[in-house]
Amino acid sequence: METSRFGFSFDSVKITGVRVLASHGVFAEERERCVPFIADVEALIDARCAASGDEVAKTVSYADLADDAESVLSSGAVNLIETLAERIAQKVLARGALAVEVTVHKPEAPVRQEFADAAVTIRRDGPLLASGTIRHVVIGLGANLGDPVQTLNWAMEEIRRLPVHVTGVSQFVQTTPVLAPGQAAQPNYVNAVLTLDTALAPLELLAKLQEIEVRGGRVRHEHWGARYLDLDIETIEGVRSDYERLTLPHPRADERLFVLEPWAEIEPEAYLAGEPISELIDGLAPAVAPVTAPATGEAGA
Ligand SMILES: Nc1ncnc2c1ncn2[C@@H]1O[C@H](COP(=O)(O)OP(=O)(O)OP(=O)(O)O)[C@@H](O)[C@H]1O
Ligand SMILES: Nc1nc2c(c(=O)[nH]1)N=C(CO)CN2
Repeated sequence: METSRFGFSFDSVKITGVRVLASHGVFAEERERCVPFIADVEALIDARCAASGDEVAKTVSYADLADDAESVLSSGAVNLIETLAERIAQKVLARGALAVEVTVHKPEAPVRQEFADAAVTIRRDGPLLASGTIRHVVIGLGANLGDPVQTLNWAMEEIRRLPVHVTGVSQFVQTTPVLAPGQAAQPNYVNAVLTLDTALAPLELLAKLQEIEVRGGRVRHEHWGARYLDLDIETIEGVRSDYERLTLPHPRADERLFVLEPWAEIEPEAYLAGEPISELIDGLAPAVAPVTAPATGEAGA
């Protein structure tokens, strides 16, 4: 699979030759006897994330692929091997695979000629790789080095050049840095939120935003370190993800006034993971350093 457009290459885990005797088939006589059905299943994953912590929970186990293939092949008879392949693919995607390829073989298919195998192969993308559906996206922008107002204006222009339709831009606000315990003081941030609609696949949008961050001077050295530009995807409509490279909604969006307040300015009725953002803001206000002042030079909608 062509994955360079996502800024990193994917890995895969696979199991081949999972064999079950069953009676799937279009013809009535096929329902009266069992023949072998064999599945090969390959799941696209990010092995780096799993390998760095040596954690099976961060990958898809080949044993799970075998279970999914076996359970579909051995349950109620269906007409088509396409149906079997589709059902296996959907089970594997539900385990968090980025994409999946499934081949179902039926080497004893009712074919008059001498033949070696009959098979169907399908490929299906999971939600992070699926493009073509227009989704609403909320992006948080921040900067506290250089000329943050100029950088955020520049970044918004760069975002507008992507295949996206920008639907809203908040005021720029100056905010007190939210720091990790013990972290050295930093200059104030300028934050803003931009909303857009796009048919880009979520991981493709992330790659394009990271490329803008790099061109905007972003260097990753310290967790929550001062930065020339930070672009976070806060939510993508209809997509939830635990994947380390793109967690959705952003795991800290619900506790960040510097995200929620500018967002509420342009979409006061919005929800984040089922919660009205207005209520999240009310819950946070006493505990979190407030937005301090509007920053000049806001982009405007
Ligand atoms: N929703 C998301 N938006 C942007 N990046 C994300 C998201 N989920 C996971 N990431 C990953 O987070 C990694 C670290 O991002 P970054 O360096 O911007 O973190 P940070 O700004 O220091 O902290 P924070 O994520 O709390 O804002 C990136 O490599 C990116 O792949
Ligand atoms: N006020 C404010 N504080 C932060 C911000 C930010 O954008 N604004 N970003 C951080 C890491 O992304 C950490 N702390």
